[in-house]
Amino acid sequence: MQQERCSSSDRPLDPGSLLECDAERSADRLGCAAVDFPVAVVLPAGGSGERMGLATPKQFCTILNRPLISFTIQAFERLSWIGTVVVVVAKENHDLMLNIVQKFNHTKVKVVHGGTTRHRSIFNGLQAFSSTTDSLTPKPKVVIIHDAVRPFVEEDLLLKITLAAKEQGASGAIRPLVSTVIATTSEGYLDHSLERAKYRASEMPQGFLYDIIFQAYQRCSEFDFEFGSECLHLALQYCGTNAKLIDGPPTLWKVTYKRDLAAAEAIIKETLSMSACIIAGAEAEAVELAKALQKNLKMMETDVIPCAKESNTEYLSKTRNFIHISTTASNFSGTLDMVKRFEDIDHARLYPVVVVWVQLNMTNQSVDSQKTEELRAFRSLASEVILGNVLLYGIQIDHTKVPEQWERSVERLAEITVALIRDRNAALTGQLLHA
Ligand SMILES: Nc1ccn([C@@H]2O[C@H](COP(=O)(O)OP(=O)(O)OP(=O)(O)O)[C@@H](O)[C@H]2O)c(=O)n1
Ligand SMILES: O=P(O)(O)OC[C@@H](O)[C@@H](O)[C@@H](O)CO
Repeated sequence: MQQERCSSSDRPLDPGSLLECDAERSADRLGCAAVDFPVAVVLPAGGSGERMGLATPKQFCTILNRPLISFTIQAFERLSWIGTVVVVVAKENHDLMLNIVQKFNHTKVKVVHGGTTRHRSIFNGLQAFSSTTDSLTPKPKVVIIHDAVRPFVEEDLLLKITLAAKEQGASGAIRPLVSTVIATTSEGYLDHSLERAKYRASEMPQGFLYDIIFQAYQRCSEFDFEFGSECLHLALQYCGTNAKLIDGPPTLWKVTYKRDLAAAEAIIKETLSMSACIIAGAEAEAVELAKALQKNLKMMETDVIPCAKESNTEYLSKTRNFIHISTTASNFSGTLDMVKRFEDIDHARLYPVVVVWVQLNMTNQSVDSQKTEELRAFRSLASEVILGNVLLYGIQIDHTKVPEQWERSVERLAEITVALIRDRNAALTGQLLHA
């Protein structure tokens, strides 16, 4: 029974941002042509995440063993028309942030210290840019300000925000209100409600001509610094610059509560599970099973490639899910070779790679009695490669010439495979499940 997939609008429109690897960086087709001026980013990440209710500030909470902030940074770093990404963190998180930069190879990041409020942190971030030409962090023409806890931001929206900021001086993403806004009396009663259709939620990213937003922060009051939450307001109030508002997709939401983190994890897993590559061994039965499995994996975009093409890296940038089919005649050496390749090209640095070894049992006996040593070796390999962020699972399927039995076994194989790919649960690695 196929689980209902979340609607496409609930998921980043461009899964490529989650699938590309450095070697196969997808061409940021839009931005390169349209942006002929320096663009930089400030990511305020200096908060404590009180509403999340966890000891770890939410920007450092992990999804698939990776801090939330790293996903947001990557959404900007992957675009060649974007320059420095200034990340503003609390002083006590400086080293933690540097470790994240190093572990996930974030190449455009400059880390600066935040302040006691979001506005103070943003201003500290803006001050990291220097007007001197020889500075390592040159002043940009346009600066994008984006909460570090909003991991899903698409290239086309960033481009619209950037070009609008260049033309208008300021721009900001908006979303329809979900709840009606009301004003209350001091006694806690309804004073009046706002006509919801006339209002929008102010989201991020926001874009500004650097000089305008820097000047606005230089002019704003202590009250603004202490209690303000809207950069667009500062540009209007202190520089007379009226922001161009741009409708954004539903994925713009800010991770604030635990439910938001769970939703972000679900969307990332859903996006990573959209495709798979099936590698069939040389044997005819393995090729037959690969094609039958592909028919059952209807909810995924799948490629079936022969063993010989394993060295071909073209499929590595398309997916992070690999199903390697071998018969009992051959062991899992082919799977081992593939896993070693992932390590060589650092394919699993940003997202865990799933490898499902499908063992097609052509004998009439249970594999367990025959191949205990091989199963022990498989478990040992799984515990080794998980250190490189590769999740190795095993599924055994017994071959049969009885069509109904074979069809049911292949359906079960597909169901188990989808569950393993979608959940990416480390606890099941090294196990040989049975379809
Ligand atoms: N002094 C602060 C406060 C907030 N932020 C950042 O501003 C963004 C949006 O703020 P918010 O969601 O309010 O984060 P927190 O202040 O951490 O959350 P809470 O209000 O629940 O404590 C976050 O990336 C947060 O890290 C910041 O850089 N400096
Ligand atoms: O108020 P918080 O600090 O929770 O979050 C900041 C948000 O207000 C801000 O990101 C948008 O409203 C756009 O300004």
